[in-house]
Amino acid sequence: MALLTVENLSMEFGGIRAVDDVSFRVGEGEIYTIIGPNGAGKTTIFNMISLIYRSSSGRIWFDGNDLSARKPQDLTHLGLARTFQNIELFEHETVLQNLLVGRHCHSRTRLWQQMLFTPATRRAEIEHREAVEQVIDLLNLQHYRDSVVGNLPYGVQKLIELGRALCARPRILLLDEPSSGLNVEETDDLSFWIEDIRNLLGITVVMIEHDMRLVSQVSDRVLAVSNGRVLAEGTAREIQENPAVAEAYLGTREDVA
Ligand SMILES: Nc1ncnc2c1ncn2[C@@H]1O[C@H](COP(=O)(O)OP(=O)(O)OP(=O)(O)O)[C@@H](O)[C@H]1O
Repeated sequence: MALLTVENLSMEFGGIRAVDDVSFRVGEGEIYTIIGPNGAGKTTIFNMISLIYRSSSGRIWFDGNDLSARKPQDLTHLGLARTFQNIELFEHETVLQNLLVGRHCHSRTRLWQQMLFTPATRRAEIEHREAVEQVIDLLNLQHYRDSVVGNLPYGVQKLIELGRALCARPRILLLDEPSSGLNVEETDDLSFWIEDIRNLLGITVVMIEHDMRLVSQVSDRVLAVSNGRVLAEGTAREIQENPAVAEAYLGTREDVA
């Protein structure tokens, strides 16, 4: 059974169809990538999956749950986390503090327990620290642990945003253009992190990405969209060789090759 099922999803803004009857399924443990020219509707699809936008029509199922009946704040509990195209971190706080924010959804102790620092609070605190340390080790962030985020290079900040999403221990991770703003070397490193996230942590990854080298390196399957509609689905190679996909990119500054 698919972990994520998107069925006939559409979204209109002022009478314009940004997403038009899009369907796809992502299996547990897959790395699934959505590509398409600027304005194709990719981020709108992510915004509907993460319930930032309510779809005009269609259904989204995550692990057997119909997301139309859920609120955005339920998603982390269900096991869905995402990153954004633009970094959204607390830039005046340290890396450690930002990563601990990613554990917020797992805080089960009540205020009075926290104030009295009861054994339950202590256990929860240890659990949060362990989860954060695991992410720090995985992404090699030891060196930056106590650094203020705003002072760090962009590439490291992108990694911290990824780390914060991982701290929630999701089952599925949505990455919106993870390589944007990264140089070639950082993008190569990113491909290893994404594979580690799937292979070592068992997290399913759905990403929007423009860098076809990264897409080819990590994706099990690729969905190509243009003008809100699905053009093709297949392996990265099949998609790159698809004439309709090549045509959609013609006349744009982007290149699918
Ligand atoms: N909140 C909104 N209100 C009105 N129109 C919107 C809104 N969000 C997106 N759109 C429009 O929907 C279309 C799809 O936008 P979307 O951001 O999903 O594309 P995208 O494929 O993610 O593009 P990019 O690669 O440039 O990020 C665009 O024409 C965009 O202007």
